[in-house]
Amino acid sequence: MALRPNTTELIARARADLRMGVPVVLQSADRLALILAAETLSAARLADVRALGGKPVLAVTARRAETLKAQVYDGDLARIVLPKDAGISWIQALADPADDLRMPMKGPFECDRGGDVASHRAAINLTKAARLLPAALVLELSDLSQVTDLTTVPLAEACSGFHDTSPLHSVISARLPLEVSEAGRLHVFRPEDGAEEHYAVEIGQPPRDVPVLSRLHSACFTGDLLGSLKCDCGPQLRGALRQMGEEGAGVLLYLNQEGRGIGLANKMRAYALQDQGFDTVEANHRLGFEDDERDFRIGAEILKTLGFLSVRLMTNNPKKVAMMEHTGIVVTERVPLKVGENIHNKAYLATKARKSGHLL
Ligand SMILES: Nc1nc2c(ncn2[C@@H]2O[C@H](COP(=O)(O)OP(=O)(O)OP(=O)(O)O)[C@@H](O)[C@H]2O)c(=O)[nH]1
Ligand SMILES: [Zn+2]
Repeated sequence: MALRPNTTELIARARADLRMGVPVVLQSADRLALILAAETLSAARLADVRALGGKPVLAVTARRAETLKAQVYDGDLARIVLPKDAGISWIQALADPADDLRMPMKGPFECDRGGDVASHRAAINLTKAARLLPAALVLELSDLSQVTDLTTVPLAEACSGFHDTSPLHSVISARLPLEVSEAGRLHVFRPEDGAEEHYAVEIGQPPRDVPVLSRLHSACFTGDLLGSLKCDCGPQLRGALRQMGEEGAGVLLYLNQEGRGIGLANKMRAYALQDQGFDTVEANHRLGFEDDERDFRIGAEILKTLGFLSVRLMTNNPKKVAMMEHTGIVVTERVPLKVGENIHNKAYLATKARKSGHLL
């Protein structure tokens, strides 16, 4: 039918619905599943789900299951069966580690085993893409007439790692004189899937046929804007731009992947856990995330769109270098960017070096 949304657009709708607490349907040839994000679940919607009958389960990542001591039978996720009397506070306490230390023993849990987990995996992927806690209520449906007017997404597409690989389109670029260089220019890129835009700051007019001084910077509202001392992002951002200004040429990609791709709300949840004594990696795991949920391919794609094929990359993160080379951008040099260490972020930087392979 003309004007009908395609799968990418349906997935964008699904993300928005989940953020609002609206259920979404995942559909394949032989299955139907209703999903809701645990974080935005309301008591009224939970009652509606219960009224449909069947056996709702809470899908959580294996990382979260490890903290909950829930049995993981499905590799990267666990399916916790909802007890008959479980309300939203029970569900949210499973999804959110804020009170784990106060109430350590939430189980024992009955976990599903065997059968198909594609809808559960897709549900978790969608909650991550919506920058919510990675936990979802999943109910198998017998037919679509049980629910009406819900966004319905083909399961196969919702399953694949879709959220950070959508094609990016250049929207506009304009001159932007900066403190570090009057010859600044800002380019805006927009992904087809309605997710967040990313930016490139070009300093001077770097020739396209020699390696360009370049930085892939992930958004950090707290560090970049507020001057937070918990990380080194602000000094790295300004240090990279300064060096580009001094050399007269460079390109800084500002990627909207706040909190290593988990979003600001989840990063603040991680900070609250860090105040309970967990380090940056443990905090991500307790929330149910991997240490780093970013997809750096976006950066490589923007560089290629701008015509760059080789870079002198300003980073201490060897994974950024490896990813660049993997996507065909030559890294002729890694330029260390060691600025902004202080008493508040010393342990954070040491953890990144010890656990995430950052170079000191
Ligand atoms: N989840 C989480 N994210 C954090 C924390 N501290 C900082 N961040 C985020 O981490 C990202 C830092 O990214 P970058 O500085 O680009 O990357 P990096 O991996 O440290 O590598 P280089 O700086 O290039 O050496 C930003 O998105 C921050 O918001 C934290 O404790 N937890
Ligand atoms: Zn930061």
